[in-house]
Amino acid sequence: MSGAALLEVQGLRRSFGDRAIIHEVSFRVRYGDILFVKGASGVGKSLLLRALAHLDPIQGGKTLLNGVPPEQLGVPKWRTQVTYVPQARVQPKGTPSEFYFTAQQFAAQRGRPRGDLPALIHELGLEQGVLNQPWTELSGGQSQRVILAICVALKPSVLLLDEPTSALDHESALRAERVLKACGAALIWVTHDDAQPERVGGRIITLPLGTMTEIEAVRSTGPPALENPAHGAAPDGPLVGALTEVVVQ
Ligand SMILES: Nc1ncnc2c1ncn2[C@@H]1O[C@H](COP(=O)(O)OP(=O)(O)OP(=O)(O)O)[C@@H](O)[C@H]1O
Repeated sequence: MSGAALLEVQGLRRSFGDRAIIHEVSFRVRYGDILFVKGASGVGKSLLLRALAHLDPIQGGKTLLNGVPPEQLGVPKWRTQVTYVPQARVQPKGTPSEFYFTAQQFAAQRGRPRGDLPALIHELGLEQGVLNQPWTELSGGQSQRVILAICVALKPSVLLLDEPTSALDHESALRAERVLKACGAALIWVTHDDAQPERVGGRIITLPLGTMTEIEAVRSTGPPALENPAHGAAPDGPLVGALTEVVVQ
């Protein structure tokens, strides 16, 4: 793979006590890249994404964003650029509009560019009203698409997608794939749907060994993998864990 790395992962290890889950995983992604993560249930796909967002401690290896480690950038800014979109249904307090407003108040999020949230909601096949309904009143599929729209609107450089279409019908999944492919962020995307990488294009890393497969036939036709000025090569503001932590709680 040529081009400057946006996110570089070197020899990442994740374990619980003496039980190693992720062994020495290494890869690089550039702006606009799509990397699918596959593997059997329980192999460590969610743990890998959480480790990349530095939501959990890692037991070895390095992660670099534009060549800068999280301890130098600061974890809140790291998470503003490398945002985890959780697999589980999220139910923060209040409504999605309130949640989006709160997320933008985090210090690491202030002054950053935003996407068009209402347009994203529409593209995902939702009514605008969902933004003002309590999370507790949304269906699993509505909730999954709203959180996806919010995370895309916050414009991270890398989206860590933990089965982002698992609660969606086929048509809604296709809409989500189109939105994600067009959003400009690099995507690291856990899926159990073998047809998804074929539709979307990109590369596949299969755990536990970390074997990489290039999908040539339907390679992503999105924008070239160049630095995206909208995201900023040297993030001045932000990305925060605050968002991800609110989501994950
Ligand atoms: N806090 C924890 N303590 C101990 N073991 C854990 C913890 N969290 C996860 N694990 C174990 O780590 C392994 C990987 O979990 P992970 O959730 O990453 O799997 P996964 O590949 O995403 O699975 P699925 O496809 O079912 O979502 C599992 O065996 C799980 O039991």
